[in-house]
Amino acid sequence: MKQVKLVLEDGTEIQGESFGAFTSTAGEVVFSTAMTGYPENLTDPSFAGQILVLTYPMVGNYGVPGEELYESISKIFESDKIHIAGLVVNYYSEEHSHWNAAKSLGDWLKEYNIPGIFGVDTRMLTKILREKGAMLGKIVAEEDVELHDPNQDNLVAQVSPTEVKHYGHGQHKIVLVDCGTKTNIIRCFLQRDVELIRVPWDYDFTQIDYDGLFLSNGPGDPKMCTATIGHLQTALGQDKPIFGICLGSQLMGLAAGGDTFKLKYGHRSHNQPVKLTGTQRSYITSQNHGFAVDTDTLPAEWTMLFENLNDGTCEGIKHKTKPFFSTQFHPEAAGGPEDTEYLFDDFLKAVAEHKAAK
Ligand SMILES: NC(=O)CC[C@H](N)C(=O)O
Repeated sequence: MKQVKLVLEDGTEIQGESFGAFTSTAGEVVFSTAMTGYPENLTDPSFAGQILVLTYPMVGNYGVPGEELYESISKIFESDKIHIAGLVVNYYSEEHSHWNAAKSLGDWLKEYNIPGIFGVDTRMLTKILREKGAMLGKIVAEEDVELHDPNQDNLVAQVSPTEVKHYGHGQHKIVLVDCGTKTNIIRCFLQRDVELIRVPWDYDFTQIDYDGLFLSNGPGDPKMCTATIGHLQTALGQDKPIFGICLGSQLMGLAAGGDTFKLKYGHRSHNQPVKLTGTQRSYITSQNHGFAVDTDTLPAEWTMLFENLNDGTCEGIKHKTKPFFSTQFHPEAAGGPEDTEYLFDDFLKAVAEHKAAK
C-alpha cells in the first residue's frame, strides 16, 4: 500500500493510504453525509474542483456499475466522467459485490486519474469542516501541489457542452441551459411529453422559440455565470415558464436582482428536510450545494418557495405572479428520494397553461 496525505489549509495533516490514482490533487474539501450513491455523486458535474469526504464509513463495497444508455445519454451516471478532484474515505472495501457491478471504485478512479485516500478518521475530519467551514486542501502523493480555490474559476465553462443537442419528441419545447446538468434531469424530462433542446451555459437561448426554460445545476460560484444571468434577465422580462434547480435556482435569484452567499459547509446528502412555504408540509430531499440565495435580498415580487429545516436557508424561490420557480435541492435526485419529482409535472403544467392562455 502506498501512503498519501490529506492536507487542509488550516495546517491539519492526515496520513492515509492511496486508492484510485496515485497522484496529487488540490481543491475545496467538502463532506457528504449520503450513505449511498457514489457512482452518481462522483459523476455529478456540480462536484467539479472538490475533494469529497464521505462520512459513511465503508465505501466501495457495491463497486461501480457498467455503462448503459438511455436514449443517447447515460442511464446510470450523471455525466460521462468523474468530476470530483479527489475522494476521502474511512474504510475502502477492496472487494465489491453487486448484481450490476462492472468494476471496483479504485479501478474506476484510476481510469480518470483521480486520487483517493482511505484510512482517514472521517468523523474527526468532518467535525473540523463543520466547525471551521469547508476549506481548501490537497491530497499529496509524491509531488507536492499548491492549494487552489476552484470557486475562483469559471467551472461551469469547463463542464458545459460546447454544442446544442436535441432529445426526444413531445408537445412541449423545453430549452435546458446546461451549466453542468445531471443526466437524471434529462431523463426526467424525456419521461414526460417533451422535446428538449440542451444548450451551452453561455448560449443566447432567447433566440429560440421555446415553450419553457430550464436552468440546470452546476459547479462553483453562481456569480461566475454572467453570460447566463444576462440571457436570463431577458427571459424574466417575458412570461414563459422558467424552472431552475440548484445552480439554476441561484442564477434565477441573481438575475432577479437578489444576492447569493457561500454557506459555511454546504448541504450534501440525500436526507435534507425542506418545508414548502405557507404550508406545514415537509419533504426529504437530495442536496449538493455550497452557495445559497439570500432571501432577504430578493425583490418584492419574489418569495421563498422552500426553506431548509436544518438551518433556515433558502431552498427555492418563486415569482409571485409569473410562472418562474426554482429549487435549491434536487427533485430529480439520483441518488436520493423521489418525493419532489412532481415539480417537473408542475413545471410542464405551467407550460401547458401558458400555451393555452396564448
Ligand atoms: N448542485 C449544484 O448545482 C451546486 C450549485 C453551486 N455550485 C453550489 O455549490 O452551491
